Amino acid sequence: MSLIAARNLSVTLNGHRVLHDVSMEVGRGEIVTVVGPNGSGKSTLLRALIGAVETSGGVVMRDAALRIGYVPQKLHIDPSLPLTAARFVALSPVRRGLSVGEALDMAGAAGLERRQMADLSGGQFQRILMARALRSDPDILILDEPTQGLDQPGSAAFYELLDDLRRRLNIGVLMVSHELHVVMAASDRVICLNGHVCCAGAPAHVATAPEYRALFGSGTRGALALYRHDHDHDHDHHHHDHDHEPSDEAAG
Ligand SMILES: Nc1ncnc2c1ncn2[C@@H]1O[C@H](COP(=O)(O)OP(=O)(O)OP(=O)(O)O)[C@@H](O)[C@H]1O
Repeated sequence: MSLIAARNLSVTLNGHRVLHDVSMEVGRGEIVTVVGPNGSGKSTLLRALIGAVETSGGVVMRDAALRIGYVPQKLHIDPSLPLTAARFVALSPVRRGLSVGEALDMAGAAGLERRQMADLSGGQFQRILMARALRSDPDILILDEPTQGLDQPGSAAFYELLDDLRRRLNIGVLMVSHELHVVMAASDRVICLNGHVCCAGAPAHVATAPEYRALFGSGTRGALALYRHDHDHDHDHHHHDHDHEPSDEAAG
C-alpha cells in the first residue's frame, strides 16, 4: 500500500496551470525521484503533496497519521543570526520522535552540534536539514533537490545516506533531482514531469521512453548505459556516451 498518492491532481497558481492530471504514489521502502525541466512543476507537486499549496482538482491521499519529513529546496538563514546546528534542529517541534542527538547521528551530522549554521558547508547544511526532517521519525522523506550545490562526492554520499536510511527505517523517499546520472542509479522509480506525467516507471524504462528523450535527449540514455558499464568493467572508459550527435546532449 502506498504511503502517499496523488490521483488526477491539478494545481493552478495565479491563473497559471502548473500541474494537470498528475497521478503518482510512493510506497514504504522505495525511492521515487521526480525529474523534469525547470518550471515543470516538480516543487509544486511536492508542496501539493505536503498540503502547502491548494489543489484545483484531483486528490492527495495520505493517512491522517502519516509523518512527513520535508527538506525544502531553499532555506535562508540570516548569517548574522547566531544559531547552532543543534539549536536549529531542536527548533522543529515534535510530539514524539528522536532526540536532537539521535537525529544528528542518523543524518551523519554528529559532531556538528555546536557549529554555527552560517559556517556550515553545503553538504553539512544539507545534513542538518535532513536531521531536522528525521526528528519527527517520519514515514516518508520528501526532499526538493537535496544535493543542489554539492560536489559529486558530496552528492554521492548524500544519496548513500538516503539509501541507508530507507533500508534501516523502511521509510519512503520522494525527491526532486536534476542529477540524471545519479537518479537513474539511485532510484527505484522515476517520474518524468512536465506539467503532467510524461512517463514513469523503473529508471531503465524511463531512460528509454520517447517522452523522456524528447525532454532530455538521448545523452541521458547514454548515462544509464555508462553507469552500468562503470559497474561491470571499472576501468574501461572508451567511447560510450560519445556515440551520438552533440544535439542529442541533455538539455536540462
Ligand atoms: N505562486 C505562484 N504563482 C504563479 N506561478 C507560480 C507560483 N509558484 C510557481 N509558479 C510557476 O509554476 C511553474 C512550476 O514551478 P515549480 O517551482 O513547481 O517548478 P520546478 O519544476 O520545481 O522548477 P525548477 O526545476 O526550476 O526548480 C513555474 O512556471 C512557476 O513560475
